[in-house]
Amino acid sequence: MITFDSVTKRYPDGFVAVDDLSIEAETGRITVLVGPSGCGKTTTLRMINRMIDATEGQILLDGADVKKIDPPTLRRGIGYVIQQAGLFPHRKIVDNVATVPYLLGWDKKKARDRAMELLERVGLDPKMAQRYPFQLSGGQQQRVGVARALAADPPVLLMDEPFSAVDPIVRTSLQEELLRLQSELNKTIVFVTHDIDEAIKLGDKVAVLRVGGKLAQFAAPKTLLSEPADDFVREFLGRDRGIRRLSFISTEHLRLRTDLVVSSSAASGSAAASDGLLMVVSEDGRPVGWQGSDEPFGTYVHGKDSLRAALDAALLSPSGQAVAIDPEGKVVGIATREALDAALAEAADG
Ligand SMILES: Nc1ncnc2c1ncn2[C@@H]1O[C@H](COP(=O)(O)OP(=O)(O)OP(=O)(O)O)[C@@H](O)[C@H]1O
Repeated sequence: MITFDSVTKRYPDGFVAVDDLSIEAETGRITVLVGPSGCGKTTTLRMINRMIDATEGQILLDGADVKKIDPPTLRRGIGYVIQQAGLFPHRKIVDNVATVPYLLGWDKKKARDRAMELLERVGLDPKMAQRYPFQLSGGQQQRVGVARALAADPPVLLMDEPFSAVDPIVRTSLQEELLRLQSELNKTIVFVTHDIDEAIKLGDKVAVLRVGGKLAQFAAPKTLLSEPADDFVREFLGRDRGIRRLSFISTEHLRLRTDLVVSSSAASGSAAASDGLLMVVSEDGRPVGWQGSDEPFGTYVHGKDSLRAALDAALLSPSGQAVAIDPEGKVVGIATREALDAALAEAADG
């Protein structure tokens, strides 16, 4: 756990970049710092590994004051990933990743084996290992940056706008990769971004900072969206706050109709229901299409996907019905407009 206890950073010219900040970054979780340019995100992050020292207050790493730990020792347990990866241009990828193990005195083979294992972990082709950074795309370089930060298996990872220099598609895949990695590794991650969508997607908890380095709100994404603390947070979250909130509502309680599902062998004989289209399923239970219609249909995984996904599936079907499937892709029922309506009304209530 990383604890900020009334931390203030005043730069030598008197400028206060972080003002009386108290937050906790839980062990094994992703804590995101988000806010407009100049609000003190990078300063906050760098005070953790003492690239910048706090002026007032304390930062505790599992209860120990970081000011009492000498920086090289402190940084051994803290991986650091920055924008545009910051790789050494004249070192091969494998040696870039093995940087910290080399510094720690590991033998060359062990360090390189570790590097190869990590390259695979972050989704890079082992063939890339012998290349130089300029021979990789921005997204690939970013993956190498993550691999390098993980090389000595530090419990803490600091990430400063790591994905902001790549295009939106690569960015989405890097975000997903990070979530997948985190589900295996459970690092304590502090992640800086100015992008609220990225913060909502990645953060277990999100700290919204305003210019002047003041904390505006510190909450789980779901709470930020449903209960923004003030107008600044509301505005920062943007217009489609309501729609995005649906991402956090489960489809578990969505009422399904199984009488609207027919097997392909029985389909020709069954009459269309008066209040909804029938979904024809194959022998093994997979969706085939609406009976007597070649209109498209949308599916969502019942109980796993969010209400937002169910609504999206319904909007893809001209009938306004969403096809609920299980994780194996078998149809478990149909969420009708009425069922979705009821779920939306409930979401709006609370
Ligand atoms: N060495 C310094 N001396 C004086 N002021 C500084 C110094 N370094 C940063 N600042 C100021 O502190 C404020 C916070 O900077 P910081 O880099 O932490 O912001 P940020 O939220 O990470 O911004 P961005 O999103 O633009 O990277 C800024 O107004 C910046 O100009």
